[in-house]
Amino acid sequence: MHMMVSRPEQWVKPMAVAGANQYTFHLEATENPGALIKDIRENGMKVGLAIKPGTTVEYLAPWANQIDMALVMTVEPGFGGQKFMEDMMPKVHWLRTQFPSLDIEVDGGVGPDTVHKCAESFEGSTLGMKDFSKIG
Ligand SMILES: O=C(CO)[C@H](O)[C@H](O)COP(=O)(O)O
Repeated sequence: MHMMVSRPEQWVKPMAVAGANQYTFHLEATENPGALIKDIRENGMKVGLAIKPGTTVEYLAPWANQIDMALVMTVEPGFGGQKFMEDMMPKVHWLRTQFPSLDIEVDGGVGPDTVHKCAESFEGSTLGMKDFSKIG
């Protein structure tokens, strides 16, 4: 489940009871990601962590070894049909390089015209820490 909601803490148990096997929340929506990750695990689900376009991977990185999947939003949360934000791909590159075994997803604007840009970014990357400041 991708929970694009405020106060994601309140839906952990209901989603587990409903049969969800993975709970993805937005880093921006909680003040205590560590406690939420723990709660999701204790409720028997995998953990996904999403970031909005305006959030750098710098904020996600400290949690990367505690989660099963990182989700890079390629549109602003709100509604479907928005334009794919190709400038989010460096985030995917960097995550793939730094955390090779981490599942990575993107969400928004993906279709026949943009999926190849995603595929390129998900491949192994030579982007290094020296390029970190370019990732927005
Ligand atoms: O809720 C969303 C964004 O708020 C959707 O997950 C996203 O926009 C997917 O829709 P589309 O494929 O049309 O971009």
